Amino acid sequence: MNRIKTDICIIGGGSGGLSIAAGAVQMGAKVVLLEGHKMGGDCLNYGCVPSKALIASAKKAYAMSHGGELGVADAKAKVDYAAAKDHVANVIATIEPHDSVERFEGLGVKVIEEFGRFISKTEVQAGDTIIEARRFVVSTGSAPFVPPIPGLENVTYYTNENIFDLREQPKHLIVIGGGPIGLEMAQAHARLGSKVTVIEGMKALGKDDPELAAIALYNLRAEGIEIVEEAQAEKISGDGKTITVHTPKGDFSGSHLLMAVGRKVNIDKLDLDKGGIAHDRRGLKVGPNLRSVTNKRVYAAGDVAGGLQFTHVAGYHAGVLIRSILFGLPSKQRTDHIPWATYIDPEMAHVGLTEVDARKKYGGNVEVVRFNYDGNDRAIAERKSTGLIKVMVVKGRPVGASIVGHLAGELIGMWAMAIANNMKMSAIANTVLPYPTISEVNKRAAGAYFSPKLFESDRVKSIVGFVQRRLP
Ligand SMILES: Cc1cc2nc3c(=O)[nH]c(=O)nc-3n(C[C@H](O)[C@H](O)[C@H](O)COP(=O)(O)OP(=O)(O)OC[C@H]3O[C@@H](n4cnc5c(N)ncnc54)[C@H](O)[C@@H]3O)c2cc1C
Ligand SMILES: NC(=O)c1ccc[n+]([C@@H]2O[C@H](COP(=O)([O-])OP(=O)(O)OC[C@H]3O[C@@H](n4cnc5c(N)ncnc54)[C@H](O)[C@@H]3O)[C@@H](O)[C@H]2O)c1
Repeated sequence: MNRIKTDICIIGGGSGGLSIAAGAVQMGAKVVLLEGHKMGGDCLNYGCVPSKALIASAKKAYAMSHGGELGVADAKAKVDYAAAKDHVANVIATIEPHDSVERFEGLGVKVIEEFGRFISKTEVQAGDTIIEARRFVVSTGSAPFVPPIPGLENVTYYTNENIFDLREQPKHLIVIGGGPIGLEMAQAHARLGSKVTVIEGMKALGKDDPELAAIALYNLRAEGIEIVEEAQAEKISGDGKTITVHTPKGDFSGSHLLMAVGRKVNIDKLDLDKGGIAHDRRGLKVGPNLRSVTNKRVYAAGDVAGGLQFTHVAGYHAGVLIRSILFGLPSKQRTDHIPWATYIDPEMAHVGLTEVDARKKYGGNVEVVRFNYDGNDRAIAERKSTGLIKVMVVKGRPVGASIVGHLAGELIGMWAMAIANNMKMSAIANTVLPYPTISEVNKRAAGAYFSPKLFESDRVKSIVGFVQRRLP
């Protein structure tokens, strides 16, 4: 058995672990990184990257067959599903070197390609190496949760871990789960030519603002995607060719099945109890400083830290931990300024409080301002005028923003910046944006906050009247 002593041992080489490893080693810490499967984790191999690459193929196919309204004759896109998957693999391969063992070894990180497990409060074993570290970071991510639905074990089903390897185009894809994974994959497949049915036990896009979700779902349905809500999958049967999902709303049959009903954290291999590390089904039990509540040497980052599960959150955790582990400075995570986006078309994006939560928290002190995309000239020119932004404002400062519409994932950045830096609505309203851009939607929402105060105010009118009467 080999023994290594190090400053920091990071368990899991995905979005969170790699960001911490790269930062810590370049600032002078001795770092050991354990990765038992693929460097880059879920995001690179089975998540964000392949899903956005497949969505890009689907968008191209859709645009080709929907040029008519812009005076470009519709052409039926000839989709080669396997070639689209080649594109996905190529995109992963292009990004892969950035996350590779070679790059990290080059930076000075000791990478061990084994799963790690705690053998004591101060030691982790990975293969035939025992690592003793001053600090451990657990960043082991999450995996698809596959519920024990009777009959599921007798049919072939896909998850995000193998759908991107499928090369035969599904004739009819049944997706169980109407969250971001389910709907992004549903629309991508529908646009590439598969018939798609989404079966959702409660409300699709249930974590988003219901008014905005309704707009997104209307559009998905208008594209021909069947979305059945309040239809919990209770039983699954199959005859080798057809798979049938039985729900209280009826039976739905297709050729392929994708399970997208949520995530479970990767903690089974860690032997957390041997490390004296408290945990529950959401991950490690940590305080706002991301430190284990029971073993002070141990921190969590990313999906396994029990909060929002996004790559940019894992990256944000890395920054919080570097401040605390490397410099010994107090460092706490915030969650009120974390945005997210769902890359269906039109996109959905959100940051801060939803309208419902803002009203609950601030009651009558919250103002909700709205602006429709059909008032944005660029959106009209591009025929992308379906969309809505809502901004929740308290005492002149935004506390939340929700957007459905073209480029919502890009537009939310301005509100994320405003909330992160406690900026006022006037900062957005005072910003001059190039015309015509979709980002003017943000400025118009800020304008909607000030308009009634300027245009419907008797006081403003009387001041203007007074000044005008006296001007030469
Ligand atoms: C289909 C899909 C699409 C997504 N799209 C987006 C998106 O568009 N935007 C976004 O922000 N997020 C997206 N996400 C979420 C994002 O992928 C995750 O939030 C992110 O990868 C979490 O990073 P992490 O570091 O916590 O875990 P991961 O990136 O999953 O890394 C964990 C790593 O730990 C390794 N590991 C596990 N156990 C051990 C062990 N005991 N020892 C050693 N190594 C171990 C694993 O092999 C893995 O490589 C998507 C997820 C999915 C599934
Ligand atoms: N664009 C992005 O940033 C992005 C994209 C994909 C995934 N992600 C991350 O991955 C996480 C997981 O995504 P997800 O879509 O798997 O999970 P989710 O929890 O958001 O959605 C799963 C859905 O499945 C439904 N469901 C559960 N059991 C069911 C059953 N038996 N029958 C029918 N429906 C059932 C739930 O009601 C829920 O609406 C997201 O929360 C997000 O953190 C992010």
